[in-house]
Amino acid sequence: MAAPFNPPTDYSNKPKVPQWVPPAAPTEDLDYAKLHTIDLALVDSPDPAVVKQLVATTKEAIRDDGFLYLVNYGVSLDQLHRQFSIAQYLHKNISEEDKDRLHWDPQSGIYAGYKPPFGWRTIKGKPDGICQFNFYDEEFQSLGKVPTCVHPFMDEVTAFTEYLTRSVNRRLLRLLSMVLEMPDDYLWDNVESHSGPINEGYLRHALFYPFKTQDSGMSKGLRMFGHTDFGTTTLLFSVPVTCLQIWGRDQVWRYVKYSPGALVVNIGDTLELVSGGHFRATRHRVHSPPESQSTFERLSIVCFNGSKGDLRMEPAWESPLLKREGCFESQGAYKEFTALRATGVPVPTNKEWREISIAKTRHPTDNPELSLKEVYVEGVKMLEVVHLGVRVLQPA
Ligand SMILES: O=C(O)CCC(=O)C(=O)O
Ligand SMILES: [Fe+2]
Repeated sequence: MAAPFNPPTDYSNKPKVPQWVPPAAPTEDLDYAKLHTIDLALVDSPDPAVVKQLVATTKEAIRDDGFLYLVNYGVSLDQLHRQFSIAQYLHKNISEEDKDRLHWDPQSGIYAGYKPPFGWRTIKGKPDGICQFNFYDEEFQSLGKVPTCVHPFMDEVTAFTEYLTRSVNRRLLRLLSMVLEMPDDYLWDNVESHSGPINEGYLRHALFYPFKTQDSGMSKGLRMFGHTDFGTTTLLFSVPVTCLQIWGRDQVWRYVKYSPGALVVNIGDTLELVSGGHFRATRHRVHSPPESQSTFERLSIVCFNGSKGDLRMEPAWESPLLKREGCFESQGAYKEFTALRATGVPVPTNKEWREISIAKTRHPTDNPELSLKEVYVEGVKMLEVVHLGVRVLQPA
C-alpha cells in the first residue's frame, strides 16, 4: 500500500497564508466531456480481479479519451488546498524585483521562472491576463531561483512535488505499463526521467485573471489554443473555474467538469509514441469560463512529468499488446513521427521535442501568421506547422 502524502505541517515559524477559497462551480448546465474515473489506490489491491478491472478501465480511458480523473491518490482535500493557498500567496506577494529577476525565457525551450501576463514569448507581447511561476529542477535546487515570498514554503512545495512524481506518477505509470502488458516499472524505468523532485518536468503555479479575450484582438474566447502536451503524463488538479476543454473523437470541444480533489490526467506525446498510438495524446485548450464565472480568478496547479531527454521515442515493440494488435497508424504524434522515420530521418529526441514545442507553439497573443498552411482533416479545418520535420496540426 502506498504511503499517503505526509508534508511538513509545523507552520509556527512561517508567515500566515490566507486560505484559498474555491470559487463557486458554474451554474450553467454544460455539455461536459464524459471521462472515466480511476481509483489509484486499487492498483495495490491484493485481489487480482480488482487490478484486472482497473487496468481494463484505464485502457479504455486512455485509448478513447486520453484524459481521465484520478482519485484516491493519497493527497487529502485539505493538503491540496494548502498547496493552492501557497500558489495564491506566491502570485499575490511576488515583488516587482523578483518578477524582473526571475523573468522567464520560453524561447530558450524551457518555461522556468516567472511569466508576466503579456503573452508567451521572452519579450513582452499583448496582454493575456495569465501569470505563472514554473518550477524546474534548478528552482528546486536553489532558493535564489524562486520568489523570496515563497522561500518559507519551499519545504512544502518540494514535498508535494516529490509525492506527485515519485508516488502518484510512478503508480500511474505502473498502471499504464500494465495496459501495455509489460513489467510494472517498464515506463518508469525506461521512459520517465527521475532526478530530483521534478525530474525533467516542471511544476506550474498559474493564475488566470478574468479577461475579455476580444479586448486584446484575440478571438473565440481562447486563452490557450488547442495543443497536446509533449511529455509523459500531465497531472492537472481539477479546479472550479471551468476553462479546460478537450477535443473529442467526434470533433467537438467539451469542458471538463470540476471534481473536487481529483486529478485530471492526460497523456503526452511521448507516451503516445511509446504506446504506438494505443494511448492518445488528446488535444486540449483553455477557453474562457461560462458566463457565471466570467469575473472569477482561476488558480491552477499542474505537474508536467518529463521523459528522459536523450531518448528518441520508438513504439515499445516488445509489448504483447502491440505485438498482438499492432499500432494505431492514424493518430497524432505517433503518425507524424512514423512518417518522418520512414523517410530515414532520425526523429527528434524527447528533449529536442519539448524544447521546440515550448519555443514554437502558437498562442492567442501571437500576431496572426498568414503563412500557416490550412489543411482539412476529416472535414475539419486545421492549421499545419512543421517542427523538426514533424507535422503538428492545430484546430483552426
Ligand atoms: O490550465 C489548464 O487547465 C491547462 C493548461 C494546459 O493545457 C497547459 O499548460 O499545457
Ligand atoms: Fe496542456
